Amino acid sequence: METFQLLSRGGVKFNKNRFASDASSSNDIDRGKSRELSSSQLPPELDFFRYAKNTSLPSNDTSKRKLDTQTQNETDEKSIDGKDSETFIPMKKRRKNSPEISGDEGETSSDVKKSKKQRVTSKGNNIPIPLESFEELTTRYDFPSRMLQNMGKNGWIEPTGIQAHGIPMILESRDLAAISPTGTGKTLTYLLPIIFKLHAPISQSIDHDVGKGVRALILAPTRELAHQIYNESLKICEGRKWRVVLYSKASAATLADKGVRDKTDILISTPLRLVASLKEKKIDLDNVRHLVLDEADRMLDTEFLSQVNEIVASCPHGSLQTSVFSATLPGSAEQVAMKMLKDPIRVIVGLKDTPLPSIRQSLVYVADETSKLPSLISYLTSTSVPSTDPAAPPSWAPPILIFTSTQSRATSLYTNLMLYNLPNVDVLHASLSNAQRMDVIRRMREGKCWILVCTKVMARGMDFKGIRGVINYDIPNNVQSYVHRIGRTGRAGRDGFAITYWTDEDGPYMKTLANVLLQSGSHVPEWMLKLPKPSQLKRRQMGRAKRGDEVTAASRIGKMDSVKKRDMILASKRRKGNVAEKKDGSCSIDEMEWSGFNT
Ligand SMILES: Nc1ncnc2c1ncn2[C@@H]1O[C@H](COP(=O)(O)OP(=O)(O)OP(=O)(O)O)[C@@H](O)[C@H]1O
Repeated sequence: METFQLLSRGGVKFNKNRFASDASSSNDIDRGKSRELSSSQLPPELDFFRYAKNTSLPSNDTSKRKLDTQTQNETDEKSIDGKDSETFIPMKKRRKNSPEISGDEGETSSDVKKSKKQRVTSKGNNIPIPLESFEELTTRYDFPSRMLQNMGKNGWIEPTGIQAHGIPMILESRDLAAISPTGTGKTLTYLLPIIFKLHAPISQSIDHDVGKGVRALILAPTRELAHQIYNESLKICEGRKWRVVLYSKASAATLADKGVRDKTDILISTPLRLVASLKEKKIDLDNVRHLVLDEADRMLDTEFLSQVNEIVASCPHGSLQTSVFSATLPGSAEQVAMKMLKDPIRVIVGLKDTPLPSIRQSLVYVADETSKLPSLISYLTSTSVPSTDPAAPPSWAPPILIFTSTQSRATSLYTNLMLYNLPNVDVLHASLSNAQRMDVIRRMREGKCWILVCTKVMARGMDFKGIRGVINYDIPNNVQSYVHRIGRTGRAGRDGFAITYWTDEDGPYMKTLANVLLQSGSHVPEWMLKLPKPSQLKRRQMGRAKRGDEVTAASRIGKMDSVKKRDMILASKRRKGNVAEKKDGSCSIDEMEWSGFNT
């Protein structure tokens, strides 16, 4: 009822006062001032950031959540207490004699001291001893103090689970398949040891066998993610003249010059652009000694596999060390990955293909397509106290991401949210120009975007620390996609929420999602768990229900009023020459100046 009232008014009012504090606290998060909470509030085995003492911990009521007691028992049985750091045993000796790792072969569930708390399963031969602290990088591996300083400057004080285990593996030149939940620091897990192993920028190396040309290659599925990895690498490299190149049209042209190419240390690219250059012989990868596939399951799916194979085949160096990283790695992708790796170690942090328990997940039934938009608008504009039902969504706070299944639906939803006067809304999908995409990312990082409507281009890897929540306007195509989408929130030890709208047509897949919620400690209504399990064939159709190209405008009268109002505002803005035309014909306005927001 409330929804219809809202919509028939021709737009909703946004409670600026209500969100003023949220906006400022969201900015605070970005500035690292987020609330400090005691780690005791989080069940220890779910505390992926237990090491990162200086980051805030989830404030969610995770303690109430279901714990995977079976997992806990398994961990307790398999984990072996580590040694005190005082009784340091040199690395090689430790590996042979250390009581910490049971056996050199087969599956060992090994953990560092104190980390009985966290399930980490490593499988492979001669598994290196995990780190207990980043200081061990100096004592065990002779890391330069500059690198440790750079880490400290960025607040990376203690290793996360995947870092404690994965960094020594790469440092000890092992091929690696690493699976660790979203937002647990996988990027640093490969960047840090690779940069260390490169020893010095190629332009300054005298004594080392450095060869000529790119020595480390990192592949990521999207430009945005490649850019983000590039930025992370600059943080580690600060203070030395490393040449790290983000492969783009412009840098590809520059690197076509062999003189420039020979002085490049690290290349970060999407597969498509690199393959194009390989074909034109504008780049060679003969000197690559470290290859990383980030978001490995995506990189090894049908869309990218042939390109990735071509790239791997173009890296012939005898001591090539390869690692694959992802938060999810289904069996089929894992098989492909394992074939690429030599004597690999497979390390899994937490439960495979499971979201972080610090993300409070809700599945919201909305009957049909036409009810989705009113439900969303009602949710985003509601000022009422949230339901006490633990399975119900909490009230929201910006910034949030809203995922749709297609670009046209993203654009249409964005337009609708604008029409309903929601402030600081933006849209991002793959058809926008590079500059437009970068502009949205910048606005997001600066806290100027409160609601970002997006497609899967934003689902993987993107790290905006302060994202409070994710809304799946359209359900994703599979569990992995669900895990990655909602993993944009609850990062680096923070909490978050995730809401998934589902219609009658989505019904057959809800049992699958309900199980994911249950596994990761979110509340699921009893009846949902009793739903029939979809067949494998059915599961492949998940998220593919026929939907309109546009999200349905729920109230024609309301919409007409809003359109009129929007046009008046835009006309006024245009007169002031203050409007930037966007590719899709809509306009990007500084919404804080938008009179609709101030009503
Ligand atoms: N040891 C650490 N202590 C504190 N923060 C850290 C640490 N390591 C990484 N981070 C921060 O955690 C955030 C998430 O890291 P990152 O993007 O590498 O996660 P991820 O595991 O790759 O996630 P995804 O699976 O979504 O790609 C980043 O902002 C990063 O700076």
